[in-house]
This record gives sequence, structure tokens and C-alpha cells, in this order.
Amino acid sequence: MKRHKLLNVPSIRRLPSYLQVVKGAAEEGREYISGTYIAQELELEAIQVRKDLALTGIMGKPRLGYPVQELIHAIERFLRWDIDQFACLVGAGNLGQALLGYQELKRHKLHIAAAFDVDPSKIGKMVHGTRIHSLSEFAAVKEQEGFEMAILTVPPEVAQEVAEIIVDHGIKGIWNFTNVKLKLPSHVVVQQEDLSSGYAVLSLKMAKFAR
Ligand SMILES: NC(=O)c1ccc[n+]([C@@H]2O[C@H](COP(=O)([O-])OP(=O)(O)OC[C@H]3O[C@@H](n4cnc5c(N)ncnc54)[C@H](O)[C@@H]3O)[C@@H](O)[C@H]2O)c1
Repeated sequence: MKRHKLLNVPSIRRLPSYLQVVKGAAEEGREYISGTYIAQELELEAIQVRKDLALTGIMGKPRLGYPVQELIHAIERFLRWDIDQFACLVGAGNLGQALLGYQELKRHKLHIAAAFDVDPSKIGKMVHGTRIHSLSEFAAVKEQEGFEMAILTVPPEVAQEVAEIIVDHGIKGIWNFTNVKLKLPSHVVVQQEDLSSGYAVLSLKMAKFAR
């Protein structure tokens, strides 16, 4: 059996873009928003949007649509973006430092409490307000900051070994930006981020639709 199998992953992946549209409507002072409007903004089918939004437990009102503020709260609650979550980042290189500066994560209440690296020229520095520690300090910093989630942005050749170290120190979830398929104990949740899949879709769409 596949571990950590979550139903409705494609729906969950669409919810952040709905949230963006609904927040835009809130900024324009709108009180209600329809599934059809969200669908048009995102080039989706209205039925799909309504089905996805039903996951959050919210019901639209006939002819009016969804109350904007309630919809924002429903999506955020469903995604657990209404709760402060703390993570560390391991591998403060090009991608790692870009993620440290990515304000959108903070807006979703994901706070990167500490970063780790092995490069002596980076250790001790602050990057976008987050201190870079030596990986050897992992246990002590984790104890102090209490994070259980890690963002992994190390080179692929050390990804497995670094993942094992941080899991041994109690990390329970890894957002893995390396292209390595990590082999870890079944209690650890791993989310693989693959930029190539976005490029694959762009490439095929251009071949089909761009002139
Ligand atoms: N740069 C991108 O746009 C991009 C995009 C998608 C995925 N990735 C993947 O993300 C990872 C990082 O890419 P990058 O371009 O930031 O690389 P990078 O070389 O700039 O950064 C890697 C960092 O990891 C550190 N590091 C090396 N060994 C370590 C260890 N044992 N423990 C802790 N830190 C260690 C290095 O000192 C460095 O700071 C790679 O696996 C890459 O394939 C990068």
C-alpha cells in the first residue's frame, strides 16, 4: 500500500490559486464570489471549482455564490494555513536562500526558524532574517526552536545522508526540493517538489497552442 496517500491531491493543489482569486475579490470590496467567476479567472470548469471548494465544508448561496471572508477562512482552515507552523531549511545555497526570502510562506504562517549548512563561509550569517547554523548544531537548535518540518535544499549527492541525520533528530516532514527519491522510515512524510513537471506542462502547451 502507498504510504501517506492523501485523497484529492489535485484539488488541494488548486486551492491556493482559488485563495489568491478570493483575496483579490476581498481587496476589491466584494462580499460574494461565484464558483463561475473563480473558474473563469483560472481557466477551469465551474463544476470543478465547486467540487474542490466543497472539500473545505463551505456552501455557496444560490445566485450569490460564496461569502468572500468566510471562503477565505474556510480555505485557510482546511489547508491548516490558519495555524503557525515552524520549519528549518537545510542547505542555504542558491535555492535555499531564495526560499528564505520568499515572503509568501510567512503569509501562509510557515516560519523558517533556522537554516543549516556545512559551508563555514555561510555559518553564523543571517539571510533574510534567518540565522544559518552548522549542521552539527542541529539537535541543539531544534530543541530550542521546536520545528518538526524541514525544507531540504542540499546537493543531490548528500540528500539521503542529510535526510537521515535530521530524521534521527526528530524531523517528521520533509519538503524535498532535491531530485532524490528519499528512503526514510514510514512515519516520515516527504513531499517532493519537482520544477520539471511544471516545465513539462509549459513545453507541451506551447507545442500545442503557441503560434
Ligand atoms: N537552484 C534551483 O533553482 C533549483 C531548483 C530546483 C531544485 N534544486 C535542487 O535544490 C538543491 C540545491 O540547489 P542549489 O542550486 O541551491 O545548490 P547550491 O549548491 O547553491 O546550494 C546547496 C547548499 O547546500 C549546502 N550543503 C552541501 N552539503 C551539505 C550538507 N551535508 N549539509 C547541509 N548543507 C549542505 C552547500 O554548502 C550549499 O550552501 C539541489 O538538490 C538542486 O538540484 C535547485
